[in-house]
Amino acid sequence: MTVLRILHLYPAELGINGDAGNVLALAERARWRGVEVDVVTHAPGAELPASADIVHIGSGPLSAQRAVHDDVLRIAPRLRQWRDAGVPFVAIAGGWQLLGTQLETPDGEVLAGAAVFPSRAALGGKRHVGEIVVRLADGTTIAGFENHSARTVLDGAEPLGRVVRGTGNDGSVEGVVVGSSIGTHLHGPLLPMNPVLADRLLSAALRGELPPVPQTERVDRYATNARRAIADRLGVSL
Ligand SMILES: NC(=O)CC[C@H](N)C(=O)O
Repeated sequence: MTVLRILHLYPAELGINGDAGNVLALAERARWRGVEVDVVTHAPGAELPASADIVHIGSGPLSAQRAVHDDVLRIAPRLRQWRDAGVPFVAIAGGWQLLGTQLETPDGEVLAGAAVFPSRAALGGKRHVGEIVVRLADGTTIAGFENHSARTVLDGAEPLGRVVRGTGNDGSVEGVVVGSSIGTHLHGPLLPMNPVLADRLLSAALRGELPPVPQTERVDRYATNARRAIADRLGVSL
């Protein structure tokens, strides 16, 4: 690959929680490693690019989810093809719900999802708003902010991690991992605050480890301090 193409789905509709910062983090961290980056946005009704190396979708309220829902179903076969070819996805909250298999609204209406992730979400009941700390299977601890009313069920997939503080999918686990792809409720935004995940996605897309460089070391110190501040407020250690 000569240019890393990051596809940002529906940035105008989905991104109320600062999730565009995820795309910035991916792009800058790749550029700092000498990789040329092309960020392509997709809006409802537009043609998708011929290829993508990473796909990002952000979060939003049900009204925004409804605004892009038809288009999500239209592009779903291409998204699944990319997933099957190993393209990493990073899908946040409402965007993740649209890329799951189904989304039930608080009125009981069931919206089909793009089925990129084997997950189902039901909205309604209590809204979960607050900081969250999650421990990944390898012991890495990530932190962020959740703002959703979903209960989320995984159909045979692994969660991203276990909830240390917060709610996540169901009070016990948070997110989903399928190959190199991640679905999660975490804002922060996720990737500037948890650069380990940004570099995992980039390594999968670029098919190689990415060593730290001075620029990543500098911003990673800020990220560590931000995660520590959350952990301190929640009374847990990182
Ligand atoms: N943060 C979000 O994207 C919210 C998604 C969805 N509207 C919910 O409440 O669960």
